[in-house]
Amino acid sequence: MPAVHATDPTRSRLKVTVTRRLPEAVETRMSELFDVSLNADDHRMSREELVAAMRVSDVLVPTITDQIDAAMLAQAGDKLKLIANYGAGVDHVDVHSARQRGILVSNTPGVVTEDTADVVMALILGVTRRLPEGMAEMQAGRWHGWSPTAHLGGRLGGRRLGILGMGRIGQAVARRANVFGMQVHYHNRRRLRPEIEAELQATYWESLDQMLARMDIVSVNAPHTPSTFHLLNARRLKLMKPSAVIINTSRGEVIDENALTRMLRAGEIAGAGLDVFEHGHEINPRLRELPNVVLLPHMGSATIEGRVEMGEKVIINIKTFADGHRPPDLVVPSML
Ligand SMILES: O=CC(=O)O
Repeated sequence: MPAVHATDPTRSRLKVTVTRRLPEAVETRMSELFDVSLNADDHRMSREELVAAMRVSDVLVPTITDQIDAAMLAQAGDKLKLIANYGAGVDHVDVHSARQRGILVSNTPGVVTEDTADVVMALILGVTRRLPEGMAEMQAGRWHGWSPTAHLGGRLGGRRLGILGMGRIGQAVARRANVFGMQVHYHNRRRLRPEIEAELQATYWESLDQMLARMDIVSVNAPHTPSTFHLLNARRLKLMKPSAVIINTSRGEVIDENALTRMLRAGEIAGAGLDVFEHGHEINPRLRELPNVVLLPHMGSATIEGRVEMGEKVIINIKTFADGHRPPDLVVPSML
């Protein structure tokens, strides 16, 4: 080996593999700091590629499109020390198995909060004010002028919004809903502190079932964990008013998508605004045919600012770890 390598500062740099293209500024900074391997053509890495990457890396930076399960972690060897996820949700990573193998997992909370809450409001307005129908009419040149009885939706002011999952994003939704004059209700594993509840003008429901039965709009803002999988199953969806609308910007798995689709078709739920789906981008085709549904391609955190901030969080987690400290956004199994 040439002698120069002995003093090459890059030799001590962490080997970091990034599984998808990230904003350019993030990739550039990572290349300055780490011995980084980037995914130039942004292809979705296969299981085999991910395992091979884990075997040669100190740090893997995956995204929601990479499933990292126990069997893959078992083949990862012992070089991998940190999975620094680019994204807040880590339900695609087997955090328990990683923990057992001494591999840390971190995420990027906080920076997706406001952008995701904005998309909740966009979906609420999209469904209740029938915005996609109006757009489709304009694009098709079918609009023949204002009419007193056309395009009528429902007023948001005074409507009851039930927020399922009152973490950072749920609270950001509550703040927006207050500005729109909605009545804010919520269900959460833990009740908020009284002063926060008062600030958000939010009414707590210990019983999810009882809350569901009374809401005009329900927004899912709980993460996908074993205890929230199909939390909104057929039985609970049936509790909702037939005039109610359901919004999901969290994870598709929290709702039984087939049951929801059946009920939307049957008019047992009035509408839905969905940014996430139970099987990733494989959407129940029936959902696409429904006029009372607004579908988005998982755009909740899709702002330039947010995606750069997510990258900065990943870098801070890796750097802090490299300096011998606990990554600030460590995810531990007890949080899930
Ligand atoms: O869905 C996006 C995220 O988990 O950050």
